[in-house]
Amino acid sequence: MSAAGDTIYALSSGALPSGVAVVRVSGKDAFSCCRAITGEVPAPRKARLMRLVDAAGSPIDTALVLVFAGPASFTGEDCIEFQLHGGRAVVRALLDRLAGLGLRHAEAGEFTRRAFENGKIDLVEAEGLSDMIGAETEMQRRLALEQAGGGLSELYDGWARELTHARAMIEAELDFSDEDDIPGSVSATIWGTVEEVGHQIESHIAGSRAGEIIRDGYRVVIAGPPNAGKSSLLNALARRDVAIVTDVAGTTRDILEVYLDLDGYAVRLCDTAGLRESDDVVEAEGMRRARALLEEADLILSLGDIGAGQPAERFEGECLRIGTKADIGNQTGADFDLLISSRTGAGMDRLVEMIKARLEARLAGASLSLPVRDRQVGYLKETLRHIQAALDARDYSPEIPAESLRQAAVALGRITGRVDVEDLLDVIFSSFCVGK
Ligand SMILES: Nc1nc2c(ncn2[C@@H]2O[C@H](COP(=O)(O)OP(=O)(O)OP(=O)(O)O)[C@@H](O)[C@H]2O)c(=O)[nH]1
Ligand SMILES: [K+]
Ligand SMILES: [Mg+2]
Repeated sequence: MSAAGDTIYALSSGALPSGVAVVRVSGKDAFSCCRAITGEVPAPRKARLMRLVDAAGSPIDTALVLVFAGPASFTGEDCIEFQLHGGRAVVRALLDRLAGLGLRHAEAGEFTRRAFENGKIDLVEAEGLSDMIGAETEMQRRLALEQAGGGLSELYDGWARELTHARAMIEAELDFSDEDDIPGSVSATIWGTVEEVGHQIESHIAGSRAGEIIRDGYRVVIAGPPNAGKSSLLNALARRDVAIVTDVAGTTRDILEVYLDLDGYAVRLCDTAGLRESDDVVEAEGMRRARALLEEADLILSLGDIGAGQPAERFEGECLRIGTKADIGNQTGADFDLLISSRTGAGMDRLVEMIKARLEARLAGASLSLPVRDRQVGYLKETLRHIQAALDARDYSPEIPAESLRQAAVALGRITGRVDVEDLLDVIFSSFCVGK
């Protein structure tokens, strides 16, 4: 990232042309640049319609101008927002003007990074903002809002405070160990609190798969013998022709994936190669991939063609056994959870309901305060290791458990970025879009 002292600008709204475009400016020269373009700096936080002019004084556009005086702004610096007409040439003219005034175009995530560096938001909230912008389903939006709004950070800060308090008490006992005025029962209470924080972090970590399911999608894998109708089912659920369907057994070789929005939940639905004995190297590789994917599935839709008398295999883990081609098959005999026809649509609504029921059961009881990133989970596990080390050493010299508790709080602090995380910042903020 380039110098933080620069004044930066970027188009913060979406693709052009658009009805309105928002161009954002942040940094110490924001106000002087506003004066150069509009003639004056309007009162902060009051939208004002103003004429924007180029270097020669010719009009660029008439725009709503919004001023935020630092530190009461998103980035914590002086900021200007120009809401102008979203024509390509209009926006180009303003961006050229800003460059001409010596401002620098912002890098991806640079506004948010400044907000972080100026203490306006922490890292978890910044990651939540990134997820808000990426959210496509209702549940993704709610999860991201919980993070961006500070709900998750509050949880981590609360734990860090309790651990730091416990350490302070233990160190106090250490300092006054020659004296008699610190009662011994204090330490029993403290260790009870440390244990409790450990339990809470443990169950929080256990919710990480739920967080991933909401954020990245519930993985549903369609499996079964060749020609069972797997690709036909994928197409029917996706409502478009994603996969090739033919009556040739062994049509699908690669894994095909579609994203579905199932009543607000993101679902990643995968079609796989039919499972059978085969000497064909390509087909064999397809089946290898299919089996590997089945290991990672949250739910397997195991298909069997009822017309061909195929049973649906009982896979390990969450599995729905589905009889296909109900429009032509003899529907008796085999035991299935459900019969469907991709051709007529019979049973499809019921199937969607069943998938959703499994998904909701999987998430049952999960709050929206969930860790969603490996980074967060990694530090939580580290925190837990230090807590455990402190608990294991509680009966020994107080210096050792106190040091473990200090490390536990440091690990928690790295999640929110309150403790040195310099090396991480480029990685986190570069995943943002420009203008955010
Ligand atoms: N009548 C009827 N035919 C179906 C139905 N679903 C699939 N078929 C037919 O069954 C054949 C195989 O369908 P696919 O969807 O390609 O089956 P698959 O399981 O993906 O097959 P592979 O990729 O080769 O493993 C095609 O000729 C489809 O038209 C159905 O609900 N009713
Ligand atoms: K086929
Ligand atoms: Mg197929």
